[in-house]
Amino acid sequence: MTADKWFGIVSLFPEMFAPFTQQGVIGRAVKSGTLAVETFNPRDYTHDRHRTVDDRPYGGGPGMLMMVKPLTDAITAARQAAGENSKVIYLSPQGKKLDQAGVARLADNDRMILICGRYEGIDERVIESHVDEEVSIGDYVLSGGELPAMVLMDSVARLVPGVLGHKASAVEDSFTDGLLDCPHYTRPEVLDGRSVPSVLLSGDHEKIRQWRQKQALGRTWQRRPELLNHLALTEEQQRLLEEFKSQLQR
Ligand SMILES: Nc1nonc1C(=O)N[C@@H]1CC[C@H](O)C1
Repeated sequence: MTADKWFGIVSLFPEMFAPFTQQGVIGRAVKSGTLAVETFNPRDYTHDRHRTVDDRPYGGGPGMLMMVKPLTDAITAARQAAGENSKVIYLSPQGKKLDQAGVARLADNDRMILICGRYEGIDERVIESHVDEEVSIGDYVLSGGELPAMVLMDSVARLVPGVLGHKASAVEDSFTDGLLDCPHYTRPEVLDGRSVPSVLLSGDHEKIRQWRQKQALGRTWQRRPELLNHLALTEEQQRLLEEFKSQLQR
């Protein structure tokens, strides 16, 4: 396994990952060998005629759980494929909310196994025995853990050196510095009567940097003020934010 980052996906719907691993930034990284993705389908570890992968919950109630044995056999196969030092992550609404800081922390792991729940989820004892971390992508209920797994893979992969063509684009992404992103503009210069901010046409890179930082600070203050509570703003950032606020009052 020579890839910089290897993902082992435990999922009943591995075909959901084909478009994701064959297109765009991730597709190129897989093609170049920087990323490797292997899938492990619990259904391949069934032995009954109906290839059963779900089971009824103790205590009754609606819904089903993922059947334990095919799931744990698939997890075991993924761990064997990963070799040493793999991190096992279960995607679930009960997990720690994923944010950019969490993405950066997870990106330190070269080998991650992502367990994608279906139905009402998985037996708690499987979590206790096999899972290192439960991760949630948000407070809403999806039909499966596959989309959360792709969200995690995409956000982590973008931090892997060489995955993004132009390194700056990862640096300037939203949340990399804890702030929302500034507004962006491209051709034409006037669109529906709205012009591109003149500073962006000035060619003055320092003024442009300051304008972008001011917009990011101001937008964060307006839309997600709680994010500022976790940041120690530099003197320049404090000045730029005050300028943004005073310009609003004019
Ligand atoms: N939000 C989330 N962040 O990570 N995973 C989810 C999520 O809704 N998972 C589903 C819950 C039941 C089903 O098994 C899969």
